[in-house]
Amino acid sequence: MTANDTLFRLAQVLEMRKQADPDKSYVAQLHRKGLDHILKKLGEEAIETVIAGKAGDIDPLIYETADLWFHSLVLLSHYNISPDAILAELDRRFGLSGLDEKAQRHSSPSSPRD
Ligand SMILES: N=c1c2ncn([C@@H]3O[C@H](COP(=O)(O)OP(=O)(O)OP(=O)(O)O)[C@@H](O)[C@H]3O)c2ncn1[C@@H]1O[C@H](COP(=O)(O)O)[C@@H](O)[C@H]1O
Repeated sequence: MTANDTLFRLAQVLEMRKQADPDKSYVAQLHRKGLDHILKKLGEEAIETVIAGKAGDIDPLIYETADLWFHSLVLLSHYNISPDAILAELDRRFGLSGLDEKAQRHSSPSSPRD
């Protein structure tokens, strides 16, 4: 199974969980608690990933990054954004150096990354 397959399978489950019983689904609980709670969890997972990255322990870093990706997908799902949109944006950037992209951004009108 490719990374794309996994993301899409998970995104399909997340979509279905929007209608699920919060007593039986963690994802449904997140949606019931609302956007601010989803954002809080995402922030926590980002911090835990940073801590694992600093410690340099590989297994915790993998575990926390999975939590971070998962909660990112829940946020995208909240806004009905498919992982397709993110993968398309990464594909668009593929082969474009971050330094070249930054130089283009500073010589053109405002962009989302300003
Ligand atoms: N990939 C995940 C996944 N990764 C992490 N988590 C949950 O995310 C939470 C992470 O929060 P924390 O680390 O803060 O743990 P916690 O202390 O228990 O959480 P809080 O009490 O602070 O809310 C845990 O409850 C994990 O179980 C996930 N929950 C669900 N999934 C996927 O989503 C699907 C749907 O899940 P349900 O909606 O629960 O059926 C599952 O089949 C999985 O494929």
